Amino acid sequence: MGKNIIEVEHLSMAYDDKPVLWDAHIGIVENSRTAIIGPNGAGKTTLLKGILNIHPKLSGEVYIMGKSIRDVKREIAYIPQSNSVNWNFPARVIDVVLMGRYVHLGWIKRPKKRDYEIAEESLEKINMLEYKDRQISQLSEGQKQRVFIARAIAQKAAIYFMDEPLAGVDKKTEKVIMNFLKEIQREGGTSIVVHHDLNTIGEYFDHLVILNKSVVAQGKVSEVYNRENLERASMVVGDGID
Ligand SMILES: Nc1ncnc2c1ncn2[C@@H]1O[C@H](COP(=O)(O)OP(=O)(O)OP(=O)(O)O)[C@@H](O)[C@H]1O
Repeated sequence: MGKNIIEVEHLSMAYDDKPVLWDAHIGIVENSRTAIIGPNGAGKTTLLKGILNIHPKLSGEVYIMGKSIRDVKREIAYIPQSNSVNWNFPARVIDVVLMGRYVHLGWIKRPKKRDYEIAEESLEKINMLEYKDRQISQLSEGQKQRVFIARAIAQKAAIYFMDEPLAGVDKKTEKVIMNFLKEIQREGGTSIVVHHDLNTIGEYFDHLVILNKSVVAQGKVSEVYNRENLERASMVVGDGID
C-alpha cells in the first residue's frame, strides 16, 4: 500500500449552514488514479472544493504532501466542471493553456518564450495545436475539455483534480483524457477524478472513494467496488457488478 499524498481529516462542508459533507476522513494514495463516485448531490464537487480551499470548510483539516494547500499550489492542477466555466469570455485557446504556466512565472508575471513552447507542446499532445488562435467560445464541448487538459499538462503539476472531465465529451476526447491519466501515473503523479460512469471504473482507475454526504467506502477498486458498497451509497446498481 502506497503512502498518502493527501490526508483529509474530519472534513465537514456546508452551504449557508446546510451541511452537505459530514466528517470525511480520506487518504488519497500517492501515484494513484483515484475516482470519486456517489449519487447526485453526494458532495463530490464540494469535497474537491474543500480540499482545494475554494469553498470554506465548516471544520476539519486537509494536508497535501504534509502541508497546507497554500504551500503546494504550484503542484496542483484543477480542471473544473466544464459547465461551471464562462466560455464566452474572450480568450484564445493558447491564452487559456498559458494560464497553466502562471504558477511558475516570476514576479513580472509575463510568459516567456519557453512558456509559449510548453503551451504549444501541450496542445500538440492532445491534437489541438491547429486551434491555438481560435476563440474558446467557438469550440465544441470535447475540444473545450481538451483545452483544459492542455492547460493542466502545461502546468506540469504533481496532483491533478478533475471534476467530471468526461461529461458531454466525444469518444476521442475520452481516450485523450484517459491516456493523460495514465501518463500522469507513469510520471509519478496522482489524479483525483469525479466520475459518473460505473462501467469504466475498473478500466480507468485503481483507487476509489465512494461518497454519499459522508464517506461510504474507500480503498483499492478491487477491494471496495462492489454491490454492497454501491447500495450503501444509494447508487443504482446496473448489471455486471457482483
Ligand atoms: N453553491 C452552492 N450553494 C448552495 N448549495 C449548493 C451549492 N453547491 C452545491 N450545493 C448543494 O450541495 C450538495 C452537494 O453538491 P455537490 O455539487 O458537491 O454534489 P455532487 O456529488 O458533485 O453532485 P453531482 O453529481 O450532481 O454533480 C447538493 O445538495 C447541492 O445542491
